[in-house]
Amino acid sequence: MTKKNSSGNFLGGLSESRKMEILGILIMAVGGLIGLSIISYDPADFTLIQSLSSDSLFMLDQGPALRIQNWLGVIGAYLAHFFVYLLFGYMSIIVPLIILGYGWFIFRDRDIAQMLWPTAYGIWSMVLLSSILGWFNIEYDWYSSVWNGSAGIAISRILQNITGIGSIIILSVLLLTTLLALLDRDLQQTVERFKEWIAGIKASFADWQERRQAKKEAKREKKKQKAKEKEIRRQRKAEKQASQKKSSSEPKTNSTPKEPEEDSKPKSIDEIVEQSQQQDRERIKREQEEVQSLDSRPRADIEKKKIAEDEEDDVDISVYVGEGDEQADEKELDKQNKDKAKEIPQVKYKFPTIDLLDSPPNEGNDVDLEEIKENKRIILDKLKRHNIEIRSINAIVGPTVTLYELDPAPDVKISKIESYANDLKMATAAKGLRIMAPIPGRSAVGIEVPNGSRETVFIKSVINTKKFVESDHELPLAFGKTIENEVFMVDLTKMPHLLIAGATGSGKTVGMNTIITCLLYKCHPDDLKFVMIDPKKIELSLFQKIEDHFLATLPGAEEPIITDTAAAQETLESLTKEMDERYDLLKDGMVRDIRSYNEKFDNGELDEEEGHRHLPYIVVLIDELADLMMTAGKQIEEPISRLAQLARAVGIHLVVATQRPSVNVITGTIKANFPGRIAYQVASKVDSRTILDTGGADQLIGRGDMLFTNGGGMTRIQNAFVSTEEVEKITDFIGKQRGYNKKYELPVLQDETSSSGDIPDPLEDIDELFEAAAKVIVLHQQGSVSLLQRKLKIGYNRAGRIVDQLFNAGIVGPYQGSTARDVLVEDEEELEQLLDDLDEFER
Ligand SMILES: Nc1ncnc2c1ncn2[C@@H]1O[C@H](COP(=O)(O)OP(=O)(O)OP(=O)(O)O)[C@@H](O)[C@H]1O
Repeated sequence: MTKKNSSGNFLGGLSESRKMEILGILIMAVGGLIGLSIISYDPADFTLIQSLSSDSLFMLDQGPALRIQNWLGVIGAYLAHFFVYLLFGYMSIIVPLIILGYGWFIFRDRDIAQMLWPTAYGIWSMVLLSSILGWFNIEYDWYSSVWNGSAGIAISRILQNITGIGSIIILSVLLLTTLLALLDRDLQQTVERFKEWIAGIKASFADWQERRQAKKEAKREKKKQKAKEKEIRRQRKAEKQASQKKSSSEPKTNSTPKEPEEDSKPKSIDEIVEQSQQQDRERIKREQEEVQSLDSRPRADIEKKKIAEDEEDDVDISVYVGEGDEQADEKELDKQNKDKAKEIPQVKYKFPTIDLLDSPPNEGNDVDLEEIKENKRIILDKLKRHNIEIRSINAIVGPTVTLYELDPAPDVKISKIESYANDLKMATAAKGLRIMAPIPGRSAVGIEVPNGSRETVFIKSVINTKKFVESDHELPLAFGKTIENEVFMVDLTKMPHLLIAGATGSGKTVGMNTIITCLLYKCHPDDLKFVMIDPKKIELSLFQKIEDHFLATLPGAEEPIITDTAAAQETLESLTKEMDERYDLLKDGMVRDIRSYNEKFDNGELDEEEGHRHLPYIVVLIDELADLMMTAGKQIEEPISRLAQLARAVGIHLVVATQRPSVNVITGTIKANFPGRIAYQVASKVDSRTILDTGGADQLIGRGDMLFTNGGGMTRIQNAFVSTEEVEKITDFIGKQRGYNKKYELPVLQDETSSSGDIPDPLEDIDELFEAAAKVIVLHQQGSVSLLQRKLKIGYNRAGRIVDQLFNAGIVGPYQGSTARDVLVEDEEELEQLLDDLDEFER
């Protein structure tokens, strides 16, 4: 009784799947043994076992049983006789193969119904082949009858009796149709597998090439960077030594009480940069963790609707619609902004009010359950064809796309699903289908399918949320809404720069306007200035009206929005100077970043007389980097890279957009310094890789459909839509107010190129291109640095130095901001004369 119980417990203790695994192994063992007996069939064995007495089975080392050739002894000889001699000869090997197949399916807990077709096909082929071999055996006796077996011979003989010579024709036709049936069934799969294989090779080759190129580029850049840093360090050291010498020779007048504190404070720009880079590294790590936790967070906070079970199949689907963020009170932001404006009495300013923005016509998005069901059917259908079993599906309906999260059966190789992307795309007829296999940090596969009708995300529905209104970000950017209807927000100060790419018409300009609008609704003009560079001349022109409040320009600049490459270059150079000046101020103020600096200044701890001032953030917007890079290349790239590397701590942030994301526009150096990237729809996978380091942007569907990454994961967002009329209303509202008496001016570059103390003596160290430069300038009657750069193919600094020398030689007039210097020499003759005088003077 006890025994019975324990055995019952033993089996009962096993899980259902373990029992199936054991059964599968047993069945495979049976199949394997039959297979071995067939393979080792020997015709003599059967005569031998007939003559065996039962005693001979127990003889130890002699007797007839030992002469049996079959590997499985007496039993094997019987089995082989049955299958090979009596049934279908060696063709009977198909039987153990089928048994092995069943064993495997049971062992892997797969649907046994899938074995029915191979079983029928295998048995039919076995009968057919042995009959054909039997036919030839009867007619020509070419080989032993073990190839076809008695059953094969019997069938072909019966056929011969009935149809005579027609029997072989019938058998041949049957063989042909059987082969065709096999080919036809597998043809699609074979072609597809082949295509995938080729595509896979191509993709990995392209990847490899790109990685190699990127590595090379990074190496080159690193080398250059190192050399540059070395040079800067060398110069600084020299300067420091010089100043130490100077100060040691001067008697110390007074020592500030704060001196002992200085040890713990950053002393040099290098240190501040190092600290800022360290902060960046920590931030990226933190963000990666955040992204991961975002991906795996429970969906409890999302309103859930579940469709009734589908009758067509038993795969469950649950549909989720994100509730979205809580809307703020209509007047909450306005009230908050009013209070903020009061805190800054220097200028009377009214923030744009929320009623300037259009209200969304209808709240929430309608879920088309029929469309979701249909997509589910298509996806399952396709995957089934590739033998991919799915256990359940979650559908998350976003404003533009619906994300189908598939939970595949345990034995499915997830990465395989990605290779069926094209197939799925064709089946759903959907442009913009994106597959994530797996969804980062999860074992599920994500398929994003665009919605039949997409919802416009109005800027008001993003700005007028508690999330935006109550955010304490310094430069809050609410790009739009995620698939889960959440407002997606980042702080530009933390990014710290943004690179945007997208084909024409993909929504870049609207995206830029969204960024500016967000900032205008949250930032006071005292705290924020824009530098707008727009070589296309139209995209940012709407913002001209906010010139007096928000735009920073070079002194005397003709246009508040820069459209000319030379002016853009000069402005960027000037921004690097502003950056250096700000670093000096931070150093003096003994703080590490602009936020603490402004706090200290606003508390009256920093003296205005010593040059301290409230530092607004500067957001530099460049709409169409390609146009600048094409005309000025390195001269544009260098200041951009320098700003991107260093400007974060001093509150200068870049937002750079291009519609041509090629490697000669978004160069390695630029890319390396812009961790924050936005990709709208681009034309090709290569473009997508250039901007995001991976494909995906080529699968977007335009009109503000975008991918955002900041070094961590990747988020698909529907960009909030802000219309031109709305932008006009906002800029009118601001532009009509009285602005600042004096606009925010960027520093002039005079110091670097032509400060009175530093101007090289014209008679000393004269540049060898001095004469050529003088001729160019007199010929063109234009005293501009960029003219010399272009004509003499020299860098900005050298051209600037030469202009200083020309100034000292009386050939050009003094510096006049962004306009070219006057040329004081009328023609070449006069110039010759002047140069001769100079020569004589030198001698
Ligand atoms: N977020 C959005 N929501 C809805 N529609 C949008 C959105 N963004 C852009 N669109 C639509 O797409 C059109 C093109 O957008 P936009 O002008 O921003 O493209 P672009 O990438 O700047 O193109 P280009 O480089 O040619 O200027 C817009 O006129 C608008 O109709």
